[in-house]
Order: sequence, then C-alpha cells, then structure tokens
Amino acid sequence: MASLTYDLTLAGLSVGSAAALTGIGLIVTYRATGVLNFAHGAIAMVCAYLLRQFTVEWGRPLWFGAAVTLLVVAPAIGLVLERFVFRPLAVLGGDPAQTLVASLGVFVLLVGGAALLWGQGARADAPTLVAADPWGQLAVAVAIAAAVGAVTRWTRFGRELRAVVDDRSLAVLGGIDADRVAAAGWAFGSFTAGLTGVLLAPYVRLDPYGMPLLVMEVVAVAVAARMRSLPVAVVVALGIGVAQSQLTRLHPSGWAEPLVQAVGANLFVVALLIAALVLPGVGTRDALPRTATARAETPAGAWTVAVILFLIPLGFAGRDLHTSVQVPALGVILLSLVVVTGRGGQISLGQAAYAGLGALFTALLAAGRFPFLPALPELTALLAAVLLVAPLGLLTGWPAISRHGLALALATFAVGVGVSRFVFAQPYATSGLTLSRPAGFAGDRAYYVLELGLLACALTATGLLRRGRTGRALAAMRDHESGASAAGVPVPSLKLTAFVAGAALAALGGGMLAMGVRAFDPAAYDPVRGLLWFAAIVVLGADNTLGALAAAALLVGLDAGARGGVAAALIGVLALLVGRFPAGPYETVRAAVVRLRSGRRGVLTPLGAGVRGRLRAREAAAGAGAEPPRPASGAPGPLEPMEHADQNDGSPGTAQYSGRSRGLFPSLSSPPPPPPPPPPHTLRARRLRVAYGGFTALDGVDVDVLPGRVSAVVGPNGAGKSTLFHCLAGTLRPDQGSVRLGERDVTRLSAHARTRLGVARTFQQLAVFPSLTVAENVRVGAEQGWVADPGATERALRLFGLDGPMRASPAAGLPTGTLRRVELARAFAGSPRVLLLDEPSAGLDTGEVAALARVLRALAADGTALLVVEHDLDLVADLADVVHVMTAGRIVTSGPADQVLRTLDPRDTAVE
Ligand SMILES: Nc1ncnc2c1ncn2[C@@H]1O[C@H](COP(=O)(O)OP(=O)(O)OP(=O)(O)O)[C@@H](O)[C@H]1O
Repeated sequence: MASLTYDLTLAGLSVGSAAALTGIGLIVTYRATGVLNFAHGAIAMVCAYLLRQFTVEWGRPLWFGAAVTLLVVAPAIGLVLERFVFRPLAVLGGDPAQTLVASLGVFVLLVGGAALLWGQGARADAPTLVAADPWGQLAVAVAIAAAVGAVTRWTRFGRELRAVVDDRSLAVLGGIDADRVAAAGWAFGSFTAGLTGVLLAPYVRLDPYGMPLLVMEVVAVAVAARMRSLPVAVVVALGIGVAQSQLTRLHPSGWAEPLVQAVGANLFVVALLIAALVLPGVGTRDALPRTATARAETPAGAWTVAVILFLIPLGFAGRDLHTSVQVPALGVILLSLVVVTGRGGQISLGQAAYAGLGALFTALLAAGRFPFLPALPELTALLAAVLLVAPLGLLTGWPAISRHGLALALATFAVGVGVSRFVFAQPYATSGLTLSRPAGFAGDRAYYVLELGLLACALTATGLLRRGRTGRALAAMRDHESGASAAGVPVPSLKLTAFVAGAALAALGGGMLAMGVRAFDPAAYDPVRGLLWFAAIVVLGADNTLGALAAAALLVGLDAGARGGVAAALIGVLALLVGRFPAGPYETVRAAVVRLRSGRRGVLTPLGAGVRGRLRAREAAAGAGAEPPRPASGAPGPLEPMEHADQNDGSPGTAQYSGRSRGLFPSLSSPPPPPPPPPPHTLRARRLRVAYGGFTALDGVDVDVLPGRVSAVVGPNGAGKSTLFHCLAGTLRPDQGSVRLGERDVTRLSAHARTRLGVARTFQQLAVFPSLTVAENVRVGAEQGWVADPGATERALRLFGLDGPMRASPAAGLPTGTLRRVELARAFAGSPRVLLLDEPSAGLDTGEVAALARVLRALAADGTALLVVEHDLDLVADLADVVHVMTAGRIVTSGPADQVLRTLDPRDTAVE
C-alpha cells in the first residue's frame, strides 16, 4: 500500500513539475510584459514537434535537437513575438484586450501552422528528453524557479524587472529599457513553454490541438499564484499533480463513479474553474479592440450578394453540398458571438461549450436518452435543446457581472474546458451518439433549405438584439460600462441576457451542425474551437452580422478545400494585425479622453480677482434685476439652448449663445407639451464614512443636495470629493452612513437603480458611447432614465444644441466640448430629479463653460437638484448657491456661495 502511495506520489510529482514549469513561464511573461500568453501551450506543442522532427525525421542526436529547440528556437519565438506582435501593441497603449486577441491569434496561427506542417493526427513517437523518473523533472522545475527567484532578487536585471512591473512608465523615465526587459521575459517564457512541451510530449498525445489545450489547462497554477509568486505556483502545481494521482485510487461505485473519475483525471481543470470563477479576477479592463467595437457599416447590396452566395450551394451535389451544410450551422454559432461579444462587448471564449451542449442535448433528446423525457422528433428535440441550454448561459454570464477583460476571458475559457472535460468526455457522449435529420429533410439539399430557414430566424433574433432599445443598451454597455450604468442601463441583467441569448443561439447552431453530420462529435466542440471562433469573429468585425456569415463560410470552405489548419492560420495572421488597423472610434475617443486628462483637470483656479469679480457681477446683476435671484422654490428661470458653431457650419468650434431668450424648453412651446416636472426631492447623505484600507477618505460627511439649488463641493486634491461623489451616485458603497432620496434609503442601491429613481450623473472623464450617434447616445438616457418620455430625446438634443445635422454623427471623433454636451444631454433626457456633475467644465473652453453655467442654472431654476464637484472656482462662483469646502475627508465649511467663497483661503484649495 505504502509503495502504491509512493508510486502515485512520484507520478503526481512528474505531472506537477510540468505544470509548475508552465506556471513559471506564464508568470514571468505576465510580470515582464503584462500579457497572459494564451499561446504558451501552442509554443510548447511547436517545440515538441520540432524536437521530434530533429530526432525522428532527420535522425539528429537528441542533445543536438534539444539544444537547438530549447536554446535557439524557443527563445527566438518569444523574441519574434515580442518584437513584431506585442511591442507594437504596447506602443499603441498596451490595451489588455488587444493583447488577449493577439495572443489568441498567435495560438491559432501556431496550431493551424502545425496542422498544416505535421498533419492533424496524434504522434506517439516523441523522443524522451528526461526519463520518466519524476526527480529529474522536479529538479528541473525547482531549479528554474530558484534561478528566476535569484535573478529577480539579486541582479540588476531583476531590479529593472521589478521596476518595470511596478510602473512601466516610471521605469522608462528612470532610464530602464522596458523593451529589453519585455524581450527577456518573452524569451524566457517561450523557453519554459518549449521545455514543458518536450518534457510532456512522450507521455501525452502530441497533436496540434490537444497538447496546447492540455498545457493551458494548468493556467490555474499561475492564477492561484495571483500571477506573482513562483513558490506558490510550484507548490500548487505539485499539490494538484499529487492529489490528481492519488485520486486514481478511489473507486466508488454507483452514480459517483464517473464523476470521481472525471475529477480525478482533470483536477487541473477543476482548479482552473475554481481559480477563474471563485478567486477574484486577475485582469480588470473591459474594452475590446477597436475592430470589435467599430461601428459596422454594411455596404449597400452586401446583403443581396450574401443571399445569392448562400443560395449557390443548392446547385451543388455530393461532397460539396455535404460540406456546405456546415456553413449555416456555423454561421448561427458565430451569430451568438455577434450578440455577446460584438454588441454586448463581453469576451466569451466558451461558446463552443454551448454549441456542444446544444448538439449533445439534441442527440440525447431525439434518441430518448435524456433523463425524464421521451424520445422527441428531431426538430422538437432541437428546440427543446435550445431552451435547455439557454439558461446555462448564466455559467459565463454570472462571472461576467463582476469580471472584465482577462479575468472574464479566463472564466469563460474555464467554463469551455470544464464542459468539454466533464460533459463531452463522458461515455454517453463518446460512444458514437448518432442523430437523424428531421423527417422530410434527410437529403443534403433539403436539409440545407431547412438550415437556411433556421439561419433566417437566427438572423432575425440577432437583428432584434442589435437594434432598438435593447441593441442601444447593449452597445452602450459595450462602449462604456459605467456610462451605461449611469444612464440607467441595468448592466448586470443585460449581461445575463446577452449570455443567455448567446447560449441559445450557439446551442441552435451546434444542434444544426450535429444534424448535418448525423452524429455528436465532441471534437467539433473542443475548447480550441471556441478560441478560434472568438478570434475569427473579432477579426472580421464582431458587431457585424455579415462578418459572422463570411467567417463561417471561410472557416468551413478553407478547411474543406485545403489542408486542415489553413483557416486557423489565416485567422491567426489576421488576429495579429487587429491592433494595427487604422484608428477607429475606440482610438478617437481614447484620444479625446487623453486630451481631456491633460486639459483642465487639476488646474484649480485660486480664489482671486476672477471669482470676486464674478461675485460682484452677480450681486450687481441681481440688484439691477438683470439676473434672476437664486431660485428658492423651484420657480422656472430662463433657459436657452446651448448652441455651437459646429452645429451650423459642421466644424468644431467654440460654443456661443443664440442670444435670444426662448423660454425653458423653447422648442416645445407648441404641442406636444412636456410632461409635468417630477416632484422634487432632496438627496441627503448622513455621516458617510469610507476607508481605503487603513486610510480614511471620508469621515462623517453630511451633505444635502437641495431641489432648485446648485450645490458645489470644492477642496484640494485628495480631499475626498470624488469619493463623496461616488457614494452619492451609487458607484461606491460607504462603510458607514446613509444616502436618502426624499424618504427612500438608497444607500445600497446600484448606480443604475439610482438613475432610474431620478439621480443622474456625468463623469469627469468622458463617458459617451462612441459607436452610437449623438441622438442614440441621448436616447439611451431617455429610454433608461427615471421617466421614460418619448419626447425627452428631442428636448435634450435641442436644449444642448445637438439637434442639427450633428445628431446623426457617431459620437466618436467629435470634439471634447461637444461630447460633454452629449453626456449632459443624455443625463438630462432621463428627466432627473437630482443631477450630479463631476467636473463638468473639464475640457471646455471659456465660451462653452459660460454656456454650460447658464443651462445648469436654468435646470436648477426648474426644480432640479444639482451637485457640482469642480476645480474651477470661477465657475463655482458663477453657478453655485451653496458651497461645501472639503479637506482631508471632512466638510470644513458649508454655506451660501458668496459667503463661503469670499472667506475661502486659497491655501484651503491648493492648486495641484
Ligand atoms: N481606490 C482607492 N484606493 C485607495 N485610496 C484611494 C482610492 N481612491 C481614492 N483614494 C484616496 O482617497 C483620498 C481621497 O480621494 P478622492 O479622489 O476622493 O479625492 P478628491 O478630492 O476627489 O481628489 P481629486 O481632486 O484629486 O480628484 C485620496 O488621498 C486618494 O488617494
């Protein structure tokens, strides 16, 4: 018994050593470059093939092949990837989502290339570099971990590496060559990948698809080590390896047997599921590459061409027609990614799981092997499978609520791998499950016609999800999640909807695919397919229905017509180019945001002649009756629409007033009249306390945002203004204290729920939806806000001078001042009772600031409660009725604006 335990432990250490090597490589690359290299397993596979090529095919000595493969080729792959793929992306801004797609591109390129070069079949004759004795492998893993630890800790390069990891730009400013550090990280990461590949190859299936996946399954080791600690990675890897080995001794009988066996054989997958779904995520950015978010313009006539192309196979016969049957099915699967990724902006690497479940359930239902259900006719089985799989979309939808970017990629990948290993690899799925086509559609031509009908249904459903209220909300969520939330879009439930709809569509496509080939083939829904489909859909324009159909035709056509792997290689090359396409809306808005950040942000106007002059002017105007007194009871004041030179001549310019007084909502002096204003409510915060770790950012803050008043919060940098703002807007939950809207306690309500109760907000850094037009941006606010009023969009567009030709322009590329007005109009369109404005003057020129002040004053005059966090004291003097001065997390002075501003010591609000 003891010897069995020992033997199993040795076997487990062997597996664990290979996993530890993978973990070390992934962590080093991630630390040096910020890239979680999804291609790590593919590099391992290529190196394993290469060593086999040297020794088996060319008859070279093992030491020679190993030296060239591991010391020359593997590092060279890393260096090439760094220089030609990832460094250009870092120069462009290092967006993690772009690097994710690029690393997926490298993955599919290497897998496709290997399939082309060495064929798709598995090889069993890979040479053995280190004997099966686990001590050798363990020694290699531990020695490498120790060497990396020593280099990181005690050498100059290690110090540079840590500096780059801490803050790349600061390190570069300090004279460190970050590119050199990244290149070394890539070279070393590829070396460990190669080593893993050649160590594993003799003991596992060496094939282009299986081995990369096997290696990537152990990514859990790196995630469990928080992509940071090498000792933790090594210990976790060895622990899982040994535990997996020991589990093989368990032989429970009954229902638990297959489950225990599956877990025992796939403990790394279980660890991946736990690491990706339970542990907090390792990457947090939510953007997809610009090609994915680009507004898809379908050329005129493209649909006609597509319809003709899809009808052509009806004229085919034999093998061609049989192959064509796969295209509509794959098209439906890819449409599911159009909904989830294209429109909703959510990374989903697990769509193959839903497609496979659709296929499996259809086959089981049609065969009468599904628990508790009789055998169903094929079409009914297909529809029932779709209904059964749809709610399983929550498996990836739920993690998506709190995860973004890399963390979501890992979670969806984990679900894909988990379903593949624990559901598709079971005897009921692997024992030749056949499936008939529906009665009357048995022949390829008839079945193709049926598929076209189902494809048309899927296109209609996709169209509905991409257009209208839901489509706009999805696009808003994709373009700017917090902005969407602030506009009232219920982001969590919308994400669930997208994933559920995506799962249903994928299941439909999967079922169609299985009926096409008359069998459930688990390999057709392998997780690697999920990666390939995701890369394909991003490459061909994720929010583009026609792109999905073209991708389906391309993937099926190339793989059928040429040697297997061509389609993957092509998609891989295209994915590598994704980051280099000309600037799209994503880039343009990002540039606007950068301009904004370097603009007025942080320039706090010291209290001086300007403010005092404004206060005097206000008093003089009030005395002369030229300016209305501060509204005290919601009495309407004059409001003119903001107008802008660019509205008239189409070119960006400075804001100007029309110079005519047109009443509160001038354009609506004729029917239909605006709805009666909502009852005003005070937003009241009491004893708010927020601590970040041990640092108290808010300490017992009380504030009232009163209807009909403009309240301003001023204070030096770090005073806690933004923290207070976030507590009021619902983006931060205070540790103590309460926020009430009228009588209702809203402390625990989310941002979108508060918006729907009438608390709207704008952002210091622009939060517009670049792929939507100006009018659509505003409409999102009107549709999702407190009062769903059909006339609100037009009123908001007019009020903010956006109702000219500009209304139809995509928001991407518009000047910052215009985008500020778009954001304000969106907030206003929801008919808010309370409007929270975070540095509304940031990025605006003098004329625009003046125009903004007039509009905001008039909104207050109309009964809206306004709170402004602002550095520009001139604007505060111009605008505010009540001023709160914050310092070190407390409100130190509150009172009427003229009194507070007059007594304010400039040192209290020191310039940044
Ligand atoms: N997420 C966070 N984690 C840790 N500390 C934070 C966090 N957010 C803010 N802080 C700290 O809390 C304090 C208050 O920050 P806050 O952003 O609210 O100040 P502020 O008055 O808005 O400053 P600014 O005018 O620069 O925006 C600052 O010292 C800041 O460094």
